[in-house]
Amino acid sequence: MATQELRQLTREEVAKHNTDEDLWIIIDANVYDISRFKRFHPGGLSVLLDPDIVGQDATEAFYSLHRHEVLEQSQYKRLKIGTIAGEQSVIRWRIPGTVSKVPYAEPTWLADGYHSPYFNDNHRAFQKEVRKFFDTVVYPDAIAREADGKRPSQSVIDKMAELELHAMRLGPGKHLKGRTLMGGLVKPEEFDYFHELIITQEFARASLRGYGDGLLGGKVIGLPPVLNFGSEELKARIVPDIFAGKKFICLAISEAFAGSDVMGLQTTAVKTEDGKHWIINGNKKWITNGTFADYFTVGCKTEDGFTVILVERGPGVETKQIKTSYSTTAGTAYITFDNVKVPVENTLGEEGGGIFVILSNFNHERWVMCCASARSQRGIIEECLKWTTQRKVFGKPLHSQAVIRSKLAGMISRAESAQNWLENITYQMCNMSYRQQANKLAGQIAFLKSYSTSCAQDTARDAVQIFGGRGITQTGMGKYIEHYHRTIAFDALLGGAEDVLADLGVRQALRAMPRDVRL
Ligand code: HEM
Repeated sequence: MATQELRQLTREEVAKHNTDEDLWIIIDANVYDISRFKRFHPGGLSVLLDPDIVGQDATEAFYSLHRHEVLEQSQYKRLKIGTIAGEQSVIRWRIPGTVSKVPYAEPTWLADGYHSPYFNDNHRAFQKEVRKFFDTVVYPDAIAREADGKRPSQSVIDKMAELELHAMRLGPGKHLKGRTLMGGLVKPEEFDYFHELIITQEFARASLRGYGDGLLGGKVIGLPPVLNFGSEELKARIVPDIFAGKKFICLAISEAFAGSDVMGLQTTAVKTEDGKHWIINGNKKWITNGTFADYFTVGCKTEDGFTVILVERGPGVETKQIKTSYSTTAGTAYITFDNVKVPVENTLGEEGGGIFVILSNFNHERWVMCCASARSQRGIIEECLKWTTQRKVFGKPLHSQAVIRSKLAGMISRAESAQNWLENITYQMCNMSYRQQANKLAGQIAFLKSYSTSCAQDTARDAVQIFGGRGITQTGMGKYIEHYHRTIAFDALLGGAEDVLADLGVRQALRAMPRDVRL
């Protein structure tokens, strides 16, 4: 029913519609006629016929069992027949582009009344636009694709291309030159790592993990080796279409036999007799976006050691979907290369110098993961704070239990510490050369990545305890908790496993130990 046809009713009038045949209820000052719907109600008929519900204000009962999105769905929206005269509905869910008022749901730099030394007015204006874009264009597609498992819609990829989001997701640099970023909101030379952090965090805010990676996560890790080590001819040929969202690229390193043990890889690249081509044979596993990629940045064993080569989809390249804990929208693939012929001009960096090509991107890649991890923890905190407030147990909100508050305390402290550390590292990145970053931040970023994903796993476990059975149910109140808990282990693996990264951090520190210090 269109808004103008809504009736103004009194609570007394609503109370008269209290029979099996004629059943109205009030939810947040809105009146719903559920006389016909009651037989189709997923929660059953009997709950709706309770004397405390029929003809009554069912707001509290409703919100202790349903997410607000239920009322936003078109098939349920039309059950609304009026509003209570002189009353206003007060419950808001997700207003596109706005900042959440739930404490700790936003990093402090965005929260009302707080200050930050890192974010300037341009970052703030940029954040608003990115959030608006995400809420209105990306989020609806994320929900739909998580449900049907298809890759992100081309219409979303195209709209991202119009704003140059594909290019911006690779961070500041030469590749932004001459581009109109976010409709001209930020100049290419002003774009810094805080702008990039904003993009990554806004995109991670949906907590829809498979879609997040499906939205060209493969490009974020697969394209930098081309930009940094590819020949000018190669770049001119493939990069424009990738930034325009017309072609897709992924990073293909890990293998069934070797995992990410780069030196143990078995995919081989052997030169043809005339030296003009590589012939590539082998397999790759767990390759994000591999199912729909046009280009593959492939780690190969060559005569001189390990070499990275750009392979184009063509004869001999086959990709198959792998079903992982998260949805197929990420396009995670098993890839086979059978006698694939690739021009030697597609070699990225030096022959035998592949390790350097791969390592050079690790810091940035891990930092991106830290941005996403810190932000998605906050999404879970928001869910838990809302749930523990609206869920009543023994006549009181769930948060009246000290054990629940203790879990919330842990979650909030972890998310705050991860974000604050992240902002500090980001500031260092903005002020260091690439070489300084490689030298001074590899350990810091490795620690932060390890810390963030370990925090995230604790938060996922606590959130399930707080949500109970709903935290393991794919629909309903706990659906984001279930999704987070199911997919979180992945974050602790990609870009370097948690323990390995913590150890890397210590080894970096030990390398920097001065020789002249003693106790
Ligand atoms: C406009 C009114 C209502 C609509 C459109 C509605 C719709 C729904 C939907 C879609 C579900 C499935 C939730 C999911 O799994 O995502 C559900 C479940 C349920 N509903 Fe309603 N409902 C309404 C009112 C009520 C009221 C007033 C009660 C009374 C207490 C109620 C009790 C329940 C219960 C007990 C469940 C099962 C919850 C669970 O499995 O955890 N519903 N309802």
